[in-house]
Amino acid sequence: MELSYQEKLTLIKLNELKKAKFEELVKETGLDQVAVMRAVLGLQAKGLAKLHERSERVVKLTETGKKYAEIGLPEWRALRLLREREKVTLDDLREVLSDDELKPIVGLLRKEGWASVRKEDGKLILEITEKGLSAEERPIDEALKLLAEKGIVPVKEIEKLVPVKELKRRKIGEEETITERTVEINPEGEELAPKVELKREVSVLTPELIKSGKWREVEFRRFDIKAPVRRIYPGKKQPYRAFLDKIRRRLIEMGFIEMTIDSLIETQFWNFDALFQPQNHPAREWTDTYQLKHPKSGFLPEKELVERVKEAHERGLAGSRGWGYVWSPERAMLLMPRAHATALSGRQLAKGVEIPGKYFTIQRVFRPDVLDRTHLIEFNQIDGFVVDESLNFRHLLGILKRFAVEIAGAKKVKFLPDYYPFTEPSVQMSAYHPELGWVEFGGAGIFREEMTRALGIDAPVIAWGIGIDRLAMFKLGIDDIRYLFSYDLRWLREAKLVW
Ligand SMILES: N[C@@H](Cc1ccccc1)C(=O)O
Repeated sequence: MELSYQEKLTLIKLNELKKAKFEELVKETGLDQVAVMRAVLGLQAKGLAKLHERSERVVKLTETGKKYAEIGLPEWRALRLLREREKVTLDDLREVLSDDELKPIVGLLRKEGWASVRKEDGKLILEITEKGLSAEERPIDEALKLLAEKGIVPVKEIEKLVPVKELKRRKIGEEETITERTVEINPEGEELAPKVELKREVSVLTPELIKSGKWREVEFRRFDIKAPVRRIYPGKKQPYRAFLDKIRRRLIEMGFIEMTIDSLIETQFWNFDALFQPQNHPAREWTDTYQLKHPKSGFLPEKELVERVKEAHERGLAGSRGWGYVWSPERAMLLMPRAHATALSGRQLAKGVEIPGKYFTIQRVFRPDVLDRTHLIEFNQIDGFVVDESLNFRHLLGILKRFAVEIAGAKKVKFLPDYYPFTEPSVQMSAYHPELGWVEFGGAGIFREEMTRALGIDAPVIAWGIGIDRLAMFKLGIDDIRYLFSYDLRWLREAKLVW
């Protein structure tokens, strides 16, 4: 018969005791309660011991009861004062009683016959009686003493003195069910106990055990992987964070280089101007972006770059006529919370890129909107670009399709013509999701030469921006986008990222 270490130990102790209260067995084995219970149940299943359970109704003191046990019941406190003064008013009793004890006191003293009550000048006067003078311990006093002494007393025993109902009515005691467990050894157990060999049990095989050869002497603990255990909630990544990290990994595995930046604040220069978005473009007004109040302005990059961007806007580059206005550096210096991740693509192109090269970034971006279950004013975008001498529009569509399939698990992809100031041609992409239907996924295009040339790049750059929050909602099984940032502990614990 296969016995665990705990079962062996429990059996040996039980053989010494033959029959024991469960708590006693816990003390004797030195194991914790859960372990002993498991061992006892194990021994019982193997026919070596028997567990008896008996529930019993018991009474214990309430907080009020504990107080009375210490300072005496209200009627006794009142009687003591009466014995001293013979005659008291209700007001006098305030010396020894609290407000809520005062109310029922007349009734209590009368019921015991300890005092007589009369009215004098509109005041209640209590006077001690013969019975009050000779009053002795009553059953209820005995019950209170017993409870104070023992902590818990079976209902049966208390009822020999007073009805439990009475204790409950006076808020002295309360009733409870306790289960008493006794464990008894079976003849089969008695026979086996002297034969069991209690070896040291280990649950981890260490290098020391192997080197010293001690592994030969110990017993390895068997784990019952099906045993029910309490649920634990170890620290883990916030679900939305886990989702974003997963996408980051995917892209890195696909050979993309990550673009990062510390600040969420951007100059309009990088958010708009460097992307050839004209300064009078409607998306630059307050309705579509936030602006920083303090400080209002930041710094422009090196002069040469600024000059080239200004040139592109005013007169055009690469055969373009530009926007044909006077470009304002002050306007470009204004600070704002980044409104799209494409700002980082611009920065990277200006810094210089490997050709061929593939880049991506995951950024928190901000746009004014009315909050509801599908709209947040801050959300996340993945932007990226591929730069290579031989790239064309078909490559862009191919890459986007692969993204939609790999990242979103889309079955079908749809492209529609679109417009962005910084791409030409531009497309809008939708992915078909079995459960969500057609989901707008993001925008893409080939960066305009007015932009790439001004930033110093001579090769075609295909670029895209993807909103990933709706996808996150789907992967996390939520239908309210605000949950992505929820404090709801239950959700944080249980949310599952289905990939
Ligand atoms: N930045 C655009 C998306 C985009 C990125 C790159 C190229 C084209 C479009 C947006 O926020 O919607």
